[in-house]
Amino acid sequence: MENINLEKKHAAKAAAQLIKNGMTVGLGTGSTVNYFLDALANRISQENLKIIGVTTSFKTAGRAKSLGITIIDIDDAPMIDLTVDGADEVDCHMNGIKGGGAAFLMEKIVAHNSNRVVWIVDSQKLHEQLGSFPLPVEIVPFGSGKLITDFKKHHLHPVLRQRDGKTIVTDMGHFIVDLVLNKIDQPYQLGQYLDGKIGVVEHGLFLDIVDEIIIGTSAGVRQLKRDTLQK
Ligand SMILES: O=C(CO)[C@H](O)[C@H](O)COP(=O)(O)O
Repeated sequence: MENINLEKKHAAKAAAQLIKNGMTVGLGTGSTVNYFLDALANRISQENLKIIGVTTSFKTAGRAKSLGITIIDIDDAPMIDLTVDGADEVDCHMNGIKGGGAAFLMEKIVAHNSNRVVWIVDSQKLHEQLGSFPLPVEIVPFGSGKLITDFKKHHLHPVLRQRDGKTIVTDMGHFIVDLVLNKIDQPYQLGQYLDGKIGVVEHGLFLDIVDEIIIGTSAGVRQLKRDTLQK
């Protein structure tokens, strides 16, 4: 665990170095992003940077504000220069699964409105194929039982996300079901299927979205970049 946290810190620090004075920065959610927020806040105060943040969850907004990072609403940001976020699983095509922290709806909206998206991950997040991390799907509470039954019929193995016996409600007021698939052979097809389901608000497949992935190692970082990706 200590090693993983060190890897997360290395990736987060490297991402903080990408931030330039005057940028509007999308701030993801999760433990790796928390290290990034710390590193960013340090740079802002030490170098007197003018940075504006657009957040992807109430948790991140609270933490960013407590660190003195200026936050604005996404609709008040003419553009987001760069978004830094974590991920739960990443494959060799630079596709990923997000949503372990239940913030993927806002994260996807912020990513889609960003000029550049960078993920910061520890080395355990890299897998040959997506699916070992259960795929989160954000759904509307009304009729959620019907949708879950439908997912079961389609062998998608849905599990309604709960904590201490209570159904988790996202920042946007929805439920989450995690699809326990073990491996996803056709992520684009699955993404399209979920996009078309009534009652599904968003899913955690992030396909062709990230531009750069910074992977923390015990010694430093290594990077994957979309423009050098083998097709
Ligand atoms: O998608 C996410 C939240 O919705 C997070 O980015 C993902 O869960 C990674 O979290 P962590 O950095 O704590 O491993």
